[in-house]
Amino acid sequence: MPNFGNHVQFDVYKTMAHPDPDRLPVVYEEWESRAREVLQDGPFYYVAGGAGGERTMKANLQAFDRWKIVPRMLQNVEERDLSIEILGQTFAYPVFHAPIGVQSIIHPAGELASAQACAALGVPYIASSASTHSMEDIARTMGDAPRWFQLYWSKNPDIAASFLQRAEASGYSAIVVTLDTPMMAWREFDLKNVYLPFLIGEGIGNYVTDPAFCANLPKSPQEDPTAAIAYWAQIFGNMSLTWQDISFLREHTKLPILLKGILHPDDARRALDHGVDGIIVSNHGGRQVDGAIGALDALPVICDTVSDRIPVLMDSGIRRGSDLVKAIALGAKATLIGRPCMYGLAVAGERGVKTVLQHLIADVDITMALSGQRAVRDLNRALLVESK
Ligand SMILES: Cc1cc2nc3c(=O)[nH]c(=O)nc-3n(C[C@H](O)[C@H](O)[C@H](O)COP(=O)(O)O)c2cc1C
Ligand SMILES: O=C(O)C(=O)c1ccccc1
Repeated sequence: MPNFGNHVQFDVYKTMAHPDPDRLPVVYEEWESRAREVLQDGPFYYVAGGAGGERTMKANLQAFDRWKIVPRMLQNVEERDLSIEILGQTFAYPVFHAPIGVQSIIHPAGELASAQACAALGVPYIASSASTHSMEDIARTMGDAPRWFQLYWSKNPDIAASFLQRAEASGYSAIVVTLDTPMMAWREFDLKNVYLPFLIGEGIGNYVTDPAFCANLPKSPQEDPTAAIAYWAQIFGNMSLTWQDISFLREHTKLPILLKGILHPDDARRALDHGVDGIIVSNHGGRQVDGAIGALDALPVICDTVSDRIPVLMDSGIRRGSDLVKAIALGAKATLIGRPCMYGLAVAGERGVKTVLQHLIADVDITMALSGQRAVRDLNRALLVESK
């Protein structure tokens, strides 16, 4: 869609004639403060908070601030192309909805609302293993819109294998394996609020519908939800995994496999050695290791190491169009958006997520145009300087 940005700007200014009483925020910080107003402490801090003293959350934002765009002039940017190709799949924009679990704590329609917003825009939705709605229900609501599945690799291999098989059967076209969360981090707000959604049975929709999970319960999850939750807590993560285990994934799915949570170039090299199809540079939005390197800081050296043999995606800290342009210019093929979508969901459900994503894409398009860049796939480091 050419000139997506101008189009969205025009739509906004059109409302000058007929002010819209339900108008949604444009300013990122306002989405967050509106979400704060509608959510209770527990859910709000679960989403907005990070690990420990939130120093990695801050590092994510600071890393973006250190890189500056150096716009180029007279480049004929009348037509722009934001499309990308990853693993033989073409997408209209370099934007994915990050895998986010337990969305029922944010909005009753949860993942179904987010997935529908993505389907309407052609933004691929990455469904979390820890969704409240099952992956099949999410798939059904999306029709044939693009979607990937994120695997939390359960300690029970039958459950992991079953998730992979179900994802393939319900039309997900790649598997994102999240490696940085074999257990929940030290999250001070959640401990202070004594709030963990799973312990009240939220976010286990894929498990209670899984035959391999249910086979280990004395009664059905409906009859004995407490036993289901207790078993979930036992098998959710697997602290004993090693690189040798990657072959298990290959044996159980034909879909492309991407590893999420890579921050070290040696781990990127190992991912290549083990034949995975892509990696996602991420520190989980600063929610796992407090003091970990900012995700954008980790990106350039990892892209140098991988040198285009497999696609590198990134997330953690993208808030505005220029952040996304910087990540792509530093070598990411595409980016994942986390909290901004969740604030949209809190404020206005499906419409909120759709508006957040539309605004972000419009901002990317306009930032590209004004920087003299025609195509996302041609962005490179020459567009940026690093300021110390
Ligand atoms: C509330 C919440 C739940 C999340 N759940 C998952 C999850 O289930 N699986 C996963 O791989 N990542 C999960 N993440 C991490 C996101 O996929 C993503 O890495 C992170 O949000 C990106 O950073 P950002 O929020 O700064 O955009 C979650 C993040 C949040 C905020
Ligand atoms: O909260 C998270 O960051 C997260 O990744 C997660 C982990 C387990 C279940 C749901 C979400």
